[in-house]
Amino acid sequence: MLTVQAMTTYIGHKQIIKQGSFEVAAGDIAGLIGPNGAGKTTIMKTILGLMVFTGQIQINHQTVLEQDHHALAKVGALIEHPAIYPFLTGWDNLRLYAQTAANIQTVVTQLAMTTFIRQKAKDYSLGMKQKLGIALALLNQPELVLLDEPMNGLDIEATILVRKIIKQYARNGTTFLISSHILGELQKIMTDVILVNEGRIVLNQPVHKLNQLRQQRCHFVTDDIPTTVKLLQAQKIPIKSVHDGLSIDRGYLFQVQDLLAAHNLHLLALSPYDISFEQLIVRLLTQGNGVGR
Ligand SMILES: Nc1ncnc2c1ncn2[C@@H]1O[C@H](COP(=O)(O)OP(=O)(O)OP(=O)(O)O)[C@@H](O)[C@H]1O
Repeated sequence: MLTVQAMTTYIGHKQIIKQGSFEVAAGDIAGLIGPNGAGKTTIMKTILGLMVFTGQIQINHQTVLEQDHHALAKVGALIEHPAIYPFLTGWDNLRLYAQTAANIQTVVTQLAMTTFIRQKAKDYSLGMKQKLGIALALLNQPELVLLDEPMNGLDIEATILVRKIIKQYARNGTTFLISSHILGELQKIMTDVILVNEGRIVLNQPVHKLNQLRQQRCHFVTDDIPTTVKLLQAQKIPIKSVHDGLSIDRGYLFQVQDLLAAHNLHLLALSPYDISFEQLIVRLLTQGNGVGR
C-alpha cells in the first residue's frame, strides 16, 4: 500500500534520510521505531511531500512528488503538534477539512469528544488537543494514516480508546505508520516494525518474524555447575551465569548436550529463554545489521 524506495531526504545539503526503503501492506500497522534524532519525523514529512527528497514514494501505486500531492488525497496525518486554530472550536477546526458533517460526527463520537468539541481549542488541555489532532488525521475515512507520537499527553482511558480505534480502522483496511518512544504501547498494536537509526532503515519486518529472533537463548542447570563452566569455557562456548544455572545461545545447544553426555554431566533442567522486545530492539540498533523483509 505504501512503498518507499531509496528515499534520501535533504535539509539543505545534509542527507537526513539515507537511501531508505520499506513497505507497508494495506491494513497493517507499522511501528516506526528509533532513537531520538534517528529520522522518524523526517520520514513521515517526506511521505507527505513536505521535504526535498530523491527516490520513490508510492501510495496505492500513486507516486508522491514534491510538486504533486494527488497521491495524498486519502492520507491523514498527525505530525509533531496538531495544526489547530486556537480561536475556532474543535468542531470548526474539523469542519475546515471535513468532506461531510457526518464524517465530523463519526470521529467526534469515536474519540469521545462530544463534551468539549464546541469549546474554543485555545481552552483545550494537552490531551484534548491531541485527541483533536488524531480526529483530524482520521477524518474522511483515510486509506493511510501517519501518526507521530499519537499517545502524547493522553490519559490511560484515552490511550486505550485510541489504541482500540486504530485497530478498528486497520481491520477495515486503513494502513498506519506510527512512531512512538513507548515501545510497550506500539507492541500492543503494531503488526510490522520499521527500525530507523541515524537516517537508515535498519529493519522492516513483521512482528511475528521478529518474535522468532527473541527466542535465542537457553537456560540450563546441570548436576555440577562449576565443572560444566570449566568444560564449556575450555571449548570457548560463551556462557552466562543466571540465577541457579547457566545460559547459552541456542545455536550451541546440541554441542553442549553432547559435551555434557561425554563428560558424564547431567542436565537437570533446560528451558528456552526469550529476550524482551526492548532488548531485541537495542541489540538490533547496536549491531546495526540490516534485515530485509
Ligand atoms: N530543520 C532542521 N535543520 C537541520 N537538521 C534538522 C532539522 N530538522 C531535523 N534535523 C535533523 O534531522 C535528524 C532527524 O530528525 P527527526 O526529527 O526526523 O528525528 P526523530 O527520529 O523524529 O527524533 P525524535 O525521536 O527525537 O523526535 C536529526 O539529526 C535532526 O538533528
